[in-house]
Amino acid sequence: MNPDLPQAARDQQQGIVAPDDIQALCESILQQAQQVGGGKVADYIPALACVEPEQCALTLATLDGKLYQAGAAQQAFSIQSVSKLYGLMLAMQRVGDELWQRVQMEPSGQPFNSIVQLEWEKGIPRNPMINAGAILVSDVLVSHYSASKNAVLSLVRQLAGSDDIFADADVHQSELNHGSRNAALAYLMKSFGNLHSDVGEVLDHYFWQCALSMSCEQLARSFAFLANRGICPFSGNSIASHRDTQRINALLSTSGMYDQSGQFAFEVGIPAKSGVGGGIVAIVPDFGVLAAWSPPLNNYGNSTRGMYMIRELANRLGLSVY
Ligand SMILES: NC(=O)CC[C@H](N)C(=O)O
Repeated sequence: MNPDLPQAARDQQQGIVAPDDIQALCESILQQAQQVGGGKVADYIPALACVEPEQCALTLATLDGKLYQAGAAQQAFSIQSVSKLYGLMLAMQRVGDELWQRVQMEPSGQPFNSIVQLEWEKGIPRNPMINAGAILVSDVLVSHYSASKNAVLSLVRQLAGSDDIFADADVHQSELNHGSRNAALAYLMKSFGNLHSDVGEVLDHYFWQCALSMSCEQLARSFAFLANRGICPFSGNSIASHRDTQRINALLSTSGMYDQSGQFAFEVGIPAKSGVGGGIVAIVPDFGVLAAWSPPLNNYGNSTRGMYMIRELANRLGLSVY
């Protein structure tokens, strides 16, 4: 028995937690989450405002190929900032350590779309998990790929093992029409010389990747390599180096839940990324991936019920990495 494995993985191997128990746990947590009130669906992107707020889903994909699901786990939704992870992976592969001269790896302690810090810090975003950082990463992709959207889409489809993944054209257009704050972030970075490509093209890429629609099941499968030292456990393909997966998980731990990352680390203790579509993915190294979805958001832009579900499942299974 490997003492480094998370408690849940050890329990699973020893037969202490039966698969049926985990399935029942997921279902009961989803039911409890449905009683949790509060939160508001993101409406600053008009196309997201009309999403049915009561939809709810929870998935746990373990590295041994088991899938535990509850609620609308196969229903696609707007992944929004969860897409920042795919963009980051591609950019890290493409430009290597050079990337960290243009974006930092520090928590921002500010809202995900904050602009003030970016001016103080001369157009260098605090991390790639906030909007400014992801727009910078989009600039890297647009500058280095002749078809940057195709590069992201084929990566996402390969990782999720599904060709049935698209960007939602209405959400994409809606953000293009109402993206003044993101445009301000991009122009500010351009004014400091930290954005190289055409701002319009960069924003178009950024909004497009935010508009990708995926289900909890697809999200959980697609990030399994992050829990498996860079190797996709389903195909055996090497997706990223072990060092890069450690770095991405570190960024998720410190910045993935924006200015609520500290609280999330304190209460849950696993690397995670959220998006304003109401999705959250959480990585448990050497065990698996949790994905939750519920549209209403708290004041930080994190899904209220999604956080509840991930916290409960992680605590009940003893998944904290600390
Ligand atoms: N936190 C998020 O999911 C933000 C993404 C959203 N597309 C935006 O730029 O505002």
